Amino acid sequence: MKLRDKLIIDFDSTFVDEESLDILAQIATRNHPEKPADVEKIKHLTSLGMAGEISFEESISERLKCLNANRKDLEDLILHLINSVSRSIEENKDFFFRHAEDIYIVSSGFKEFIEPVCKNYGISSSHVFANTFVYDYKGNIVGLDESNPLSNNQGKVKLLKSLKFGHDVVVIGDGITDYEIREAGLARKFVAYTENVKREAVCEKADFIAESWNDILLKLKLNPDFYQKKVGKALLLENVHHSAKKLLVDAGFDVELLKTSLDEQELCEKIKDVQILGIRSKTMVTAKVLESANELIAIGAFCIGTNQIDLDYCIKHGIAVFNAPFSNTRSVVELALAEIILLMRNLPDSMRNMHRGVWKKSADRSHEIRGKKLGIVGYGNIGSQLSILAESVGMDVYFYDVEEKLALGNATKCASMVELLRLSDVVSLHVDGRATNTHLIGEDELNEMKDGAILINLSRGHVVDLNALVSKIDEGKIKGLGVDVFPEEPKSNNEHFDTVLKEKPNTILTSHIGGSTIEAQIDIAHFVPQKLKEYVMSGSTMNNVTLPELQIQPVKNAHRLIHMHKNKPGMLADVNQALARYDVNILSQALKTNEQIGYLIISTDKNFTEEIVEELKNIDGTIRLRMLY
Ligand SMILES: NC(=O)c1ccc[n+]([C@@H]2O[C@H](COP(=O)([O-])OP(=O)(O)OC[C@H]3O[C@@H](n4cnc5c(N)ncnc54)[C@H](O)[C@@H]3O)[C@@H](O)[C@H]2O)c1
Ligand SMILES: O=C(O)CC[C@@H](O)C(=O)O
Repeated sequence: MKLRDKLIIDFDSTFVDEESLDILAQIATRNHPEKPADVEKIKHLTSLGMAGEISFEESISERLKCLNANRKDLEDLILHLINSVSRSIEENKDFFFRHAEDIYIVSSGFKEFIEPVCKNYGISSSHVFANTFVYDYKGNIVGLDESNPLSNNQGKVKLLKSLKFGHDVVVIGDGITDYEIREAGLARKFVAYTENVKREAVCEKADFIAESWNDILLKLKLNPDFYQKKVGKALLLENVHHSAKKLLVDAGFDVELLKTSLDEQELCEKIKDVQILGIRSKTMVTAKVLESANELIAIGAFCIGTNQIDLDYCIKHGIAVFNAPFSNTRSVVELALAEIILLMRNLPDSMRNMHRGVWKKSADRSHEIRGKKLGIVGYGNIGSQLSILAESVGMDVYFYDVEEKLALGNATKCASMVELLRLSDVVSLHVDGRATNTHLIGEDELNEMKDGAILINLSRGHVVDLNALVSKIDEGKIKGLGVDVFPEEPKSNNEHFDTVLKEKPNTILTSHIGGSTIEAQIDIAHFVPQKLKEYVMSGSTMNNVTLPELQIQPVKNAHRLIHMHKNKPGMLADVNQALARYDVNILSQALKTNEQIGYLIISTDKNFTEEIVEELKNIDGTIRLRMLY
């Protein structure tokens, strides 16, 4: 689909997040230390030029003089730049591929490194306008091709005049030379792009400021009609970080954000026309809820655990479930480590005494953690990180996992959980919330623990039998306890909370806040919406927990459809025969299966008519069909 405008995009600090010549100077210095570039001077000249404080010609010729780079250094630069594409541009790669014919890179930088980077976004070399270097016989960069209009002051203006694009042009960049195109009347808008650098002098002249590519899509209404048609309602519960809402709104979703969780009945009502549901650990997404969800295509768990969702139902009905497997792990590990120290020193009781006016200076029941044995049950993302941190403060680490795991650092693998329970001074639970882990730690397991041991559970509430635990605390068997997760948790901060562990000695009780740090929540609020957006827009299932994982490159000038089916013989043949009957040519096709489902992404040269869609839907074994564009 064609865009109304031609998009003229600057390269340095816009398409990529840095200034290429600054990086080239650093690379050249590293590669030829005997002839260092004056990196600081180059950076200074770049800023002066970008802000319009010196002319472009002066800025570029002075920078090239200090560069001391060679043709060979460009290879390192290209590798660096490929990994430095602005985050929101990378996230919208699909957009670039689909609209490459209306996208031009116009830069005062150099074709030698811009073309290889932009090629990965579907932008061909005929759409890249930039300078070229001049080299001496040894390959040293000694100047630039001065016959290129972009090597002069007002170079971008001269180039645009020669291209004769007319007035339907939007210029996007971070520098004054980008604005010059608009000033010369060769563009209808200038957008100051501030994702990487904000120059006040440039922003003042802009028609609007875009903090990211999503802002551009939104403000220029560039979202092609598939954004408007296919993207519907998103319901976010449990007070997920507000930046998640912004990301989804920018992607075109109509977002409702609620502070609390909803119970089954409330959710059944609310979810009817929702396409994307976002939850944390409290909302139970049962089969009954899912049956009411007529439009639901994906669920985002803004946390690690997905045991609150009926995953079997989602698999059978082709609903993608995404979570954030890493974002809050460090936060949980830090809390676990803090609790180990506090509980070893008997600090919960000391602190309570002080608040009550009781001064008790004593070393009684107070120990260092150095040299103590920490037993970690569940050596996954959290358990294994705790292993490293605990060891670095002098603990002896032991672990047990049902899966084969590599022992990190000097940790020792235990052959059974009982072995671990018998030897540990502190036992920290980090297993996942699968149903079979219910009461993993009950009376028998507690009996196996050392007398006076400490138990920490930051995993899931049902993992420990709390009644058995209370008896063992009362008997004096367990001398310290840290619990963050409970079998029953309130669904909002307004509800009362009660537990049998209340007022027990040397006990830290927290309200399921192991992963609740600002850092973790911001990271989750970016990670999960991004996955949801990619799934909705491009069909990518990477990092989801229900469907086979598949991601394919966008294809230019194509139509794309996803066919989810039961994993049984002959499905692919049936789909292809159906398409052949309608004379549809397949441009690319990718299939990934898991035990139950086949996930097929098809790109074709023809639009999918209602008849084709109907025929594909009627193929026996089809679970769900989703047309992307
Ligand atoms: N308190 C919080 O706020 C908070 C925050 C994040 C995660 N969590 C919870 O922490 C737990 C661990 O998270 P993670 O990201 O490390 O998960 P993970 O999936 O990476 O690791 C879990 C590990 O436990 C192992 N395991 C499962 N059952 C076991 C058993 N019976 N015995 C021994 N090993 C077993 C698995 O093989 C896996 O290696 C999860 O339950 C998660 O929901 C809690
Ligand atoms: O933040 C939450 O609600 C859950 C945190 C944690 O239990 C998780 O699964 O990531």
